[in-house]
Amino acid sequence: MYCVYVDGQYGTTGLKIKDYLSKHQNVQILTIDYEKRRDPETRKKYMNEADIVFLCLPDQAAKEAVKLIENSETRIIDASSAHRIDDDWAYGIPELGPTQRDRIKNSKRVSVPGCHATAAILALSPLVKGGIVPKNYPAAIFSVTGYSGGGKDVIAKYESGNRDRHLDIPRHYALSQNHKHLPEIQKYAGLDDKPMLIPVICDYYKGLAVSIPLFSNKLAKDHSPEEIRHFLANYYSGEPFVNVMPNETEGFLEDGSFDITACNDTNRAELFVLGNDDRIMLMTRLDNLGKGASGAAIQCMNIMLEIPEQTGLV
Ligand SMILES: NC(=O)C1=CN([C@@H]2O[C@H](COP(=O)(O)OP(=O)(O)OC[C@H]3O[C@@H](n4cnc5c(N)ncnc54)[C@H](OP(=O)(O)O)[C@@H]3O)[C@@H](O)[C@H]2O)C=CC1
Ligand SMILES: CC(=O)N[C@@H](CCC(=O)OP(=O)(O)O)C(=O)O
Repeated sequence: MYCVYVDGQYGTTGLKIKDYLSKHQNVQILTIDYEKRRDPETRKKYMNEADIVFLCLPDQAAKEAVKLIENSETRIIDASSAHRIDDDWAYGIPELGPTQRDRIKNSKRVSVPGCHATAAILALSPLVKGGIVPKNYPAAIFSVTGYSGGGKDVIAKYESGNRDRHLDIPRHYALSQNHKHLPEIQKYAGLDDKPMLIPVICDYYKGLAVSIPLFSNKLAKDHSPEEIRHFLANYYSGEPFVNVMPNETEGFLEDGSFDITACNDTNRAELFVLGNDDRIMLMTRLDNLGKGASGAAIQCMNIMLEIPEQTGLV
Protein backbone atom coordinates (compact mmCIF):
# COMPACT_ATOMS: atom_id res chain seq x y z
CA MET A 1 0.00 0.00 0.00
CA TYR A 2 1.42 3.39 -1.00
CA CYS A 3 0.73 6.62 0.85
CA VAL A 4 -0.41 9.49 -1.39
CA TYR A 5 -1.02 13.18 -0.72
CA VAL A 6 -2.77 15.53 -3.15
CA ASP A 7 -1.80 19.17 -2.62
CA GLY A 8 -4.70 21.29 -3.90
CA GLN A 9 -7.13 18.42 -3.20
CA TYR A 10 -10.15 20.75 -3.05
CA GLY A 11 -9.52 22.17 -6.54
CA THR A 12 -10.71 20.84 -9.91
CA THR A 13 -7.85 18.50 -10.90
CA GLY A 14 -7.18 17.63 -7.24
CA LEU A 15 -10.76 16.49 -6.62
CA LYS A 16 -10.67 14.41 -9.79
CA ILE A 17 -7.37 12.78 -8.78
CA LYS A 18 -8.80 12.03 -5.34
CA ASP A 19 -11.82 10.50 -7.03
CA TYR A 20 -9.56 8.21 -9.09
CA LEU A 21 -7.47 7.36 -6.01
CA SER A 22 -10.51 6.51 -3.89
CA LYS A 23 -11.21 3.59 -6.25
CA HIS A 24 -7.56 2.54 -6.50
CA GLN A 25 -6.65 -0.52 -4.47
CA ASN A 26 -2.94 0.19 -4.11
CA VAL A 27 -3.04 3.55 -2.33
CA GLN A 28 -4.01 5.20 0.91
CA ILE A 29 -4.89 8.91 0.63
CA LEU A 30 -3.85 11.54 3.17
CA THR A 31 -6.74 13.99 3.60
CA ILE A 32 -6.07 17.56 4.72
CA ASP A 33 -8.85 19.51 6.45
CA TYR A 34 -10.43 22.10 4.16
CA GLU A 35 -9.47 24.94 6.56
CA LYS A 36 -5.84 23.79 6.53
CA ARG A 37 -5.55 23.36 2.74
CA ARG A 38 -3.21 26.35 2.37
CA ASP A 39 -1.33 25.90 5.66
CA PRO A 40 2.36 25.30 4.82
CA GLU A 41 3.19 23.38 8.02
CA THR A 42 0.33 20.87 7.67
CA ARG A 43 0.98 20.44 3.94
CA LYS A 44 4.70 19.97 4.59
CA LYS A 45 3.98 17.24 7.15
CA TYR A 46 1.73 15.31 4.75
CA MET A 47 4.07 15.77 1.80
CA ASN A 48 7.01 14.35 3.68
CA GLU A 49 4.96 11.39 4.90
CA ALA A 50 3.80 10.47 1.41
CA ASP A 51 5.40 8.13 -1.13
CA ILE A 52 3.77 10.14 -3.92
CA VAL A 53 2.65 13.79 -3.89
CA PHE A 54 0.38 15.20 -6.59
CA LEU A 55 0.61 18.97 -7.04
CA CYS A 56 -2.72 20.39 -8.26
CA LEU A 57 -1.88 24.05 -7.72
CA PRO A 58 -1.21 27.24 -9.66
CA ASP A 59 2.34 27.35 -11.08
CA GLN A 60 3.94 29.57 -8.42
CA ALA A 61 2.38 27.57 -5.58
CA ALA A 62 3.63 24.35 -7.22
CA LYS A 63 7.20 25.70 -7.31
CA GLU A 64 6.96 26.61 -3.63
CA ALA A 65 5.42 23.24 -2.73
CA VAL A 66 8.41 21.38 -4.20
CA LYS A 67 10.63 23.21 -1.69
CA LEU A 68 8.53 21.88 1.21
CA ILE A 69 9.62 18.31 0.43
CA GLU A 70 12.77 17.62 2.41
CA ASN A 71 13.24 13.88 2.07
CA SER A 72 14.73 12.25 -1.00
CA GLU A 73 12.14 9.44 -1.16
CA THR A 74 8.90 11.33 -1.85
CA ARG A 75 8.10 11.38 -5.56
CA ILE A 76 6.19 14.27 -7.15
CA ILE A 77 3.64 14.33 -9.98
CA ASP A 78 2.95 17.97 -10.87
CA ALA A 79 -0.25 18.85 -12.78
CA SER A 80 0.73 22.52 -13.13
CA SER A 81 2.78 23.98 -15.95
CA ALA A 82 5.66 25.01 -13.65
CA HIS A 83 8.06 22.24 -14.70
CA ARG A 84 6.87 21.12 -18.11
CA ILE A 85 10.02 21.94 -20.08
CA ASP A 86 12.45 21.42 -17.22
CA ASP A 87 14.90 18.65 -18.20
CA ASP A 88 15.11 17.50 -14.58
CA TRP A 89 11.45 16.49 -14.78
CA ALA A 90 10.05 13.63 -16.88
CA TYR A 91 7.23 14.73 -19.18
CA GLY A 92 4.09 12.74 -18.37
CA ILE A 93 3.09 11.43 -21.79
CA PRO A 94 4.06 7.73 -21.59
CA GLU A 95 3.19 7.29 -25.28
CA LEU A 96 5.81 9.86 -26.33
CA GLY A 97 8.33 7.24 -27.43
CA PRO A 98 9.85 3.85 -26.61
CA THR A 99 11.94 5.14 -23.69
CA GLN A 100 9.36 7.48 -22.11
CA ARG A 101 7.83 4.91 -19.76
CA ASP A 102 11.28 4.12 -18.34
CA ARG A 103 11.98 7.82 -17.98
CA ILE A 104 8.75 8.23 -15.97
CA LYS A 105 9.28 5.03 -13.98
CA ASN A 106 12.79 6.03 -12.93
CA SER A 107 12.03 9.65 -12.14
CA LYS A 108 11.27 11.24 -8.79
CA ARG A 109 9.77 14.26 -10.58
CA VAL A 110 7.09 13.97 -13.27
CA SER A 111 5.33 16.92 -14.91
CA VAL A 112 1.94 16.05 -16.38
CA PRO A 113 1.17 18.03 -19.54
CA GLY A 114 -1.65 20.46 -20.18
CA CYS A 115 -4.83 19.46 -21.95
CA HIS A 116 -4.29 21.41 -25.21
CA ALA A 117 -0.67 20.24 -25.22
CA THR A 118 -1.44 16.54 -24.72
CA ALA A 119 -3.89 16.54 -27.61
CA ALA A 120 -1.57 18.42 -29.96
CA ILE A 121 1.57 16.45 -29.08
CA LEU A 122 -0.12 13.05 -29.46
CA ALA A 123 -1.06 14.01 -33.03
CA LEU A 124 2.11 15.84 -34.11
CA SER A 125 5.02 14.17 -32.34
CA PRO A 126 5.01 10.80 -34.21
CA LEU A 127 4.62 12.56 -37.55
CA VAL A 128 7.55 14.91 -36.90
CA LYS A 129 9.71 12.04 -35.63
CA GLY A 130 8.71 9.97 -38.66
CA GLY A 131 9.73 12.75 -41.08
CA ILE A 132 6.17 13.18 -42.42
CA VAL A 133 5.71 16.65 -40.94
CA PRO A 134 8.93 18.67 -41.34
CA LYS A 135 10.37 20.16 -38.14
CA ASN A 136 9.97 23.63 -39.65
CA TYR A 137 6.26 23.12 -40.41
CA PRO A 138 4.23 26.22 -39.40
CA ALA A 139 1.77 24.32 -37.19
CA ALA A 140 -1.55 25.89 -36.19
CA ILE A 141 -3.65 24.28 -33.47
CA PHE A 142 -7.32 25.12 -33.09
CA SER A 143 -8.62 23.88 -29.73
CA VAL A 144 -12.17 23.79 -28.38
CA THR A 145 -12.52 23.11 -24.65
CA GLY A 146 -15.07 22.94 -21.87
CA TYR A 147 -14.91 25.48 -19.04
CA SER A 148 -13.51 23.14 -16.35
CA GLY A 149 -10.10 23.66 -18.02
CA GLY A 150 -10.05 27.08 -16.38
CA GLY A 151 -10.19 25.71 -12.81
CA LYS A 152 -12.63 26.45 -9.96
CA ASP A 153 -12.88 30.23 -10.41
CA VAL A 154 -13.83 29.90 -14.08
CA ILE A 155 -16.22 27.02 -13.25
CA ALA A 156 -17.90 29.21 -10.61
CA LYS A 157 -18.39 31.99 -13.19
CA TYR A 158 -19.93 29.61 -15.73
CA GLU A 159 -22.17 27.99 -13.13
CA SER A 160 -23.32 31.20 -11.45
CA GLY A 161 -27.07 31.92 -11.54
CA ASN A 162 -26.66 35.50 -12.78
CA ARG A 163 -23.70 35.04 -15.06
CA ASP A 164 -22.47 37.37 -17.78
CA ARG A 165 -24.28 36.73 -21.10
CA HIS A 166 -20.89 36.40 -22.86
CA LEU A 167 -20.46 33.04 -21.16
CA ASP A 168 -23.35 31.63 -23.20
CA ILE A 169 -21.30 31.73 -26.38
CA PRO A 170 -17.91 30.27 -27.45
CA ARG A 171 -15.04 32.58 -26.47
CA HIS A 172 -11.60 32.73 -28.11
CA TYR A 173 -8.76 33.56 -25.71
CA ALA A 174 -4.94 33.75 -25.55
CA LEU A 175 -4.85 35.07 -29.11
CA SER A 176 -1.68 37.09 -28.44
CA GLN A 177 0.16 33.76 -28.90
CA ASN A 178 1.66 33.77 -25.44
CA HIS A 179 -0.31 30.78 -24.13
CA LYS A 180 1.78 28.89 -21.58
CA HIS A 181 1.39 25.60 -23.48
CA LEU A 182 3.34 26.81 -26.54
CA PRO A 183 6.84 25.95 -25.24
CA GLU A 184 5.88 22.39 -24.23
CA ILE A 185 4.11 21.75 -27.54
CA GLN A 186 7.14 23.00 -29.47
CA LYS A 187 9.56 20.91 -27.41
CA TYR A 188 7.68 17.61 -27.32
CA ALA A 189 6.16 17.78 -30.80
CA GLY A 190 9.76 18.35 -32.00
CA LEU A 191 9.03 21.57 -33.91
CA ASP A 192 11.65 24.23 -34.71
CA ASP A 193 9.20 27.03 -33.87
CA LYS A 194 6.35 27.58 -31.48
CA PRO A 195 3.01 26.65 -33.06
CA MET A 196 0.02 28.99 -33.25
CA LEU A 197 -2.63 28.03 -30.67
CA ILE A 198 -6.22 29.22 -31.08
CA PRO A 199 -8.16 28.06 -28.00
CA VAL A 200 -11.91 28.55 -27.63
CA ILE A 201 -13.68 28.02 -24.28
CA CYS A 202 -17.34 27.01 -24.48
CA ASP A 203 -20.38 26.57 -22.27
CA TYR A 204 -20.08 22.89 -21.34
CA TYR A 205 -18.16 21.32 -18.45
CA LYS A 206 -15.44 19.19 -20.02
CA GLY A 207 -14.15 17.58 -23.20
CA LEU A 208 -11.56 19.01 -25.62
CA ALA A 209 -10.67 18.60 -29.28
CA VAL A 210 -7.75 20.05 -31.22
CA SER A 211 -7.72 20.33 -35.02
CA ILE A 212 -4.41 20.75 -36.86
CA PRO A 213 -4.45 21.41 -40.62
CA LEU A 214 -1.70 19.88 -42.76
CA PHE A 215 -1.23 21.18 -46.30
CA SER A 216 0.10 18.27 -48.36
CA ASN A 217 2.39 20.43 -50.49
CA LYS A 218 4.16 21.63 -47.30
CA LEU A 219 4.94 18.10 -46.09
CA ALA A 220 8.22 16.35 -46.81
CA LYS A 221 6.42 14.45 -49.59
CA ASP A 222 2.83 13.79 -50.64
CA HIS A 223 0.81 11.67 -48.22
CA SER A 224 -2.84 10.73 -48.32
CA PRO A 225 -4.96 10.80 -45.14
CA GLU A 226 -5.03 6.97 -45.35
CA GLU A 227 -1.20 6.77 -45.25
CA ILE A 228 -0.98 9.11 -42.26
CA ARG A 229 -3.78 7.23 -40.47
CA HIS A 230 -1.98 3.96 -41.10
CA PHE A 231 1.31 5.42 -39.82
CA LEU A 232 -0.30 6.70 -36.60
CA ALA A 233 -2.21 3.44 -36.07
CA ASN A 234 1.08 1.50 -36.29
CA TYR A 235 2.83 3.95 -34.01
CA TYR A 236 0.17 3.67 -31.32
CA SER A 237 -0.63 -0.03 -31.76
CA GLY A 238 -0.73 -1.68 -28.36
CA GLU A 239 -1.26 1.64 -26.55
CA PRO A 240 -4.17 1.20 -24.13
CA PHE A 241 -5.17 4.86 -24.04
CA VAL A 242 -4.58 6.17 -27.58
CA ASN A 243 -6.92 5.04 -30.36
CA VAL A 244 -6.49 5.99 -34.00
CA MET A 245 -9.82 5.96 -35.80
CA PRO A 246 -9.61 3.47 -38.69
CA ASN A 247 -11.50 5.56 -41.28
CA GLU A 248 -13.08 9.00 -41.76
CA THR A 249 -16.50 8.08 -40.38
CA GLU A 250 -15.65 6.05 -37.27
CA GLY A 251 -16.10 8.08 -34.08
CA PHE A 252 -18.63 10.51 -35.58
CA LEU A 253 -22.33 10.63 -34.79
CA GLU A 254 -24.80 9.08 -37.22
CA ASP A 255 -25.58 12.45 -38.79
CA GLY A 256 -21.86 12.99 -39.46
CA SER A 257 -21.32 15.52 -36.66
CA PHE A 258 -18.60 15.39 -34.03
CA ASP A 259 -19.19 14.81 -30.30
CA ILE A 260 -16.42 16.60 -28.43
CA THR A 261 -17.43 14.90 -25.16
CA ALA A 262 -17.15 11.30 -26.43
CA CYS A 263 -13.97 10.60 -24.39
CA ASN A 264 -15.35 12.12 -21.18
CA ASP A 265 -14.86 10.08 -18.01
CA THR A 266 -12.12 8.06 -19.68
CA ASN A 267 -8.34 8.35 -19.92
CA ARG A 268 -8.61 7.81 -23.67
CA ALA A 269 -7.39 10.05 -26.48
CA GLU A 270 -8.85 9.48 -29.94
CA LEU A 271 -6.96 10.53 -33.06
CA PHE A 272 -8.63 11.28 -36.39
CA VAL A 273 -7.05 11.84 -39.81
CA LEU A 274 -9.56 13.50 -42.15
CA GLY A 275 -9.64 15.57 -45.32
CA ASN A 276 -8.23 14.77 -48.76
CA ASP A 277 -4.90 14.36 -50.53
CA ASP A 278 -4.34 18.15 -50.67
CA ARG A 279 -5.55 19.23 -47.26
CA ILE A 280 -5.36 16.86 -44.32
CA MET A 281 -6.90 17.49 -40.91
CA LEU A 282 -5.48 15.88 -37.76
CA MET A 283 -7.81 15.85 -34.79
CA THR A 284 -7.49 14.63 -31.20
CA ARG A 285 -10.27 14.51 -28.66
CA LEU A 286 -9.92 13.79 -24.96
CA ASP A 287 -11.34 14.62 -21.54
CA ASN A 288 -9.35 17.65 -20.31
CA LEU A 289 -9.68 16.24 -16.79
CA GLY A 290 -8.92 12.67 -17.99
CA LYS A 291 -6.04 12.17 -20.41
CA GLY A 292 -5.63 15.97 -20.34
CA ALA A 293 -4.77 16.12 -16.61
CA SER A 294 -5.92 13.89 -13.75
CA GLY A 295 -6.23 10.59 -15.66
CA ALA A 296 -2.76 11.09 -17.14
CA ALA A 297 -1.43 11.81 -13.63
CA ILE A 298 -2.83 8.48 -12.38
CA GLN A 299 -1.39 6.68 -15.43
CA CYS A 300 2.04 8.15 -14.57
CA MET A 301 1.64 7.12 -10.92
CA ASN A 302 0.90 3.53 -11.96
CA ILE A 303 4.05 3.50 -14.10
CA MET A 304 6.14 4.96 -11.27
CA LEU A 305 4.80 2.38 -8.81
CA GLU A 306 5.36 -0.40 -11.36
CA ILE A 307 1.76 -1.58 -11.11
CA PRO A 308 -0.38 -2.31 -14.21
CA GLU A 309 -0.72 0.95 -16.09
CA GLN A 310 -4.49 0.64 -16.52
CA THR A 311 -5.20 0.22 -12.79
CA GLY A 312 -8.12 2.47 -11.81
CA LEU A 313 -8.48 3.88 -15.34
CA VAL A 314 -10.82 3.26 -18.26
N1 LIG B 1 -8.52 22.13 -15.02
C1 LIG B 1 -7.88 21.46 -15.99
O1 LIG B 1 -8.51 20.91 -16.95
C2 LIG B 1 -6.39 21.35 -15.97
C3 LIG B 1 -5.61 22.02 -15.00
N2 LIG B 1 -4.24 21.88 -15.02
C4 LIG B 1 -3.38 22.56 -14.06
O2 LIG B 1 -3.52 21.96 -12.76
C5 LIG B 1 -3.31 22.95 -11.74
C6 LIG B 1 -4.54 23.01 -10.88
O3 LIG B 1 -5.61 23.42 -11.71
P1 LIG B 1 -7.12 23.33 -11.28
O4 LIG B 1 -7.31 22.16 -10.40
O5 LIG B 1 -7.92 23.46 -12.51
O6 LIG B 1 -7.23 24.69 -10.41
P2 LIG B 1 -8.28 25.08 -9.26
O7 LIG B 1 -8.21 26.56 -9.19
O8 LIG B 1 -9.58 24.44 -9.51
O9 LIG B 1 -7.65 24.45 -7.94
C7 LIG B 1 -6.43 24.87 -7.42
C8 LIG B 1 -6.38 24.51 -5.95
O10 LIG B 1 -5.11 24.92 -5.46
C9 LIG B 1 -5.32 25.55 -4.19
N3 LIG B 1 -4.23 26.50 -3.96
C10 LIG B 1 -3.96 27.64 -4.61
N4 LIG B 1 -2.86 28.23 -4.09
C11 LIG B 1 -2.43 27.43 -3.08
C12 LIG B 1 -1.36 27.49 -2.17
N5 LIG B 1 -0.46 28.50 -2.20
N6 LIG B 1 -1.22 26.48 -1.28
C13 LIG B 1 -2.08 25.47 -1.24
N7 LIG B 1 -3.14 25.35 -2.07
C14 LIG B 1 -3.31 26.33 -2.98
C15 LIG B 1 -6.64 26.25 -4.34
O11 LIG B 1 -7.16 26.52 -3.04
P3 LIG B 1 -8.41 27.45 -2.76
O12 LIG B 1 -9.55 26.48 -2.61
O13 LIG B 1 -8.10 28.17 -1.53
O14 LIG B 1 -8.58 28.35 -3.95
C16 LIG B 1 -7.45 25.24 -5.13
O15 LIG B 1 -8.10 24.32 -4.30
C17 LIG B 1 -3.05 24.28 -12.45
O16 LIG B 1 -1.68 24.53 -12.53
C18 LIG B 1 -3.69 24.04 -13.83
O17 LIG B 1 -3.12 24.90 -14.78
C19 LIG B 1 -3.64 21.05 -15.94
C20 LIG B 1 -4.35 20.39 -16.90
C21 LIG B 1 -5.79 20.55 -17.02
C1 LIG C 1 -10.20 26.57 -20.53
C2 LIG C 1 -8.82 26.91 -20.01
O1 LIG C 1 -8.57 27.99 -19.50
N1 LIG C 1 -7.89 25.99 -20.14
C3 LIG C 1 -6.55 26.19 -19.69
C4 LIG C 1 -5.77 24.93 -19.88
C5 LIG C 1 -5.92 23.96 -18.77
C6 LIG C 1 -4.67 23.19 -18.64
O2 LIG C 1 -4.32 22.36 -19.44
O3 LIG C 1 -3.90 23.57 -17.61
P1 LIG C 1 -2.36 23.99 -17.67
O4 LIG C 1 -2.39 25.35 -18.23
O5 LIG C 1 -1.84 23.90 -16.33
O6 LIG C 1 -1.67 23.06 -18.57
C7 LIG C 1 -5.83 27.23 -20.50
O7 LIG C 1 -6.06 27.34 -21.69
O8 LIG C 1 -4.88 27.82 -19.93
